[in-house]
Amino acid sequence: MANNFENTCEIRKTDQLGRFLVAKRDIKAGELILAEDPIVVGPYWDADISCLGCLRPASRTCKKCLRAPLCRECSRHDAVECDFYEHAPNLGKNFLFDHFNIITPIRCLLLYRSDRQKYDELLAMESHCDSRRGTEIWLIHEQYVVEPMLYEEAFQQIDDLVVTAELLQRICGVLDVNTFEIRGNMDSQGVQMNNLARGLYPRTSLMTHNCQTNTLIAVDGMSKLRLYASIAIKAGELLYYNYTRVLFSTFERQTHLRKGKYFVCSCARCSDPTELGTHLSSLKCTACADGFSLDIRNLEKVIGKHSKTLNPHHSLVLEAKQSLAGELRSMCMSYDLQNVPRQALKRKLELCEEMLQVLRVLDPGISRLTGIALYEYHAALVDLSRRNHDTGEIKTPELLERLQIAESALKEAIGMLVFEHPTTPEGHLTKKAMCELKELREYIQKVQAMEEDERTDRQFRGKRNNTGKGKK
Ligand SMILES: C[S@@+](CC[C@H](N)C(=O)[O-])C[C@H]1O[C@@H](n2cnc3c(N)ncnc32)[C@H](O)[C@@H]1O
Repeated sequence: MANNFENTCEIRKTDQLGRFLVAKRDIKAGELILAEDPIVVGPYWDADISCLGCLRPASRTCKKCLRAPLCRECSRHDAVECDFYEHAPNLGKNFLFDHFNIITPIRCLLLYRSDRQKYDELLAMESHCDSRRGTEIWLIHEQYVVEPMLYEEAFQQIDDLVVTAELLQRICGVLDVNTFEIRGNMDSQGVQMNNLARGLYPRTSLMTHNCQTNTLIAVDGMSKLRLYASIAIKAGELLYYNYTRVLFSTFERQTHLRKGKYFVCSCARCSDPTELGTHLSSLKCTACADGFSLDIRNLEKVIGKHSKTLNPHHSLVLEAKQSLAGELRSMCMSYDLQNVPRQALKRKLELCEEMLQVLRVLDPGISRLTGIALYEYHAALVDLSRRNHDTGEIKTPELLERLQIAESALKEAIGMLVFEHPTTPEGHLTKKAMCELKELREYIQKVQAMEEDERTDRQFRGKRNNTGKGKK
């Protein structure tokens, strides 16, 4: 199930962290640490009703079990699941449509029937039931999973397993604490074909959280997860994965981890008010261009009133800038290149530069976000430089220099995105980037030839002028 695992890492345990993964030997950046299939895949909490075969929007019901939602293309879903619903006593035909949130918990329970080892692995995963008991999330699961299920005869027992409220809450806890996002496949036009799903990967989920990760996770369209080292990892070092978002502020990360994963992070980034010098949570200092730390808890209140006082790299400002970069990108794509407003290209370039400055510190090594930012940076630099050259604002040697910078950014982007599976959005981007690298190299050759011609021309004119002067 989990290949490469025994060769690269081992499981350890402490009271503070529970179980965690440690590198067994030195691992190089970009090396595959493990590949793993999920033991359960299912829709996210509160997902739209989707096909149990492929998770695309559902439009009909399975002809065999007469209960499972399916899409037009799928004629079946998992055989154990189908058989279970087919023989579920007194279960209403619309039950799964009305209570779609129970789909993934039931898939977990059905492991008891289909694969006892996987079921035991699932129950060994952290659920934090004691911390969750009686909280808002517990009550929500009580209302939308436990009560509807236990009211129905069909779910009260699976073979000799008596299903209790405590067991269902435990499964909901395991799902909340341990699942990884699985993005759908893309079609040939790059459009996402199915809804987001979540999957349980027992080995990978053992990784400890750190706000600066040393691994990269790539999940392909068949839900297989591959874990790579994003930087060199020494034997004995912990394997880390960032459970939150890189560009969240300390306040947002800490809140997410405390409320959703039930621990307080004390990593180097969280312990440093400047967030490793990036000032992602800082107000703007009135005395210097840097920033100063503040009571992060009060930050949200301050933001509304003082948005002009936030550090330019503050996470909220960066988030807005990231959205702006996305908007500019769509705008640039909707125009013919020669008509794209120059201001848009300049702004996009600036935003990418800022984003890269922060990402290099907070997500060092091989990083999906850095790869995408590098790609966008190269695209803006090529387009803007071409325009500047066409209008005579820059000369050919400067164009050449900028194109060479863009080429190395694009090469670096490909080096980071090459880990992404071809069916994912980043996989599509990698393919596009590879074609564009070829085109860019051809363009650079043309510009080199143009520069050569211009130089010869200048020399020729210089000689002619000199000769002319001599004659005079
Ligand atoms: C996905 S599980 C990781 C595996 C888990 N340690 C186990 O024994 O099954 C996530 C849980 O591990 C613990 N954990 C992970 N990273 C941690 C960290 N940096 N500090 C403290 N606890 C951490 C927390 O209890 C968290 O909810």
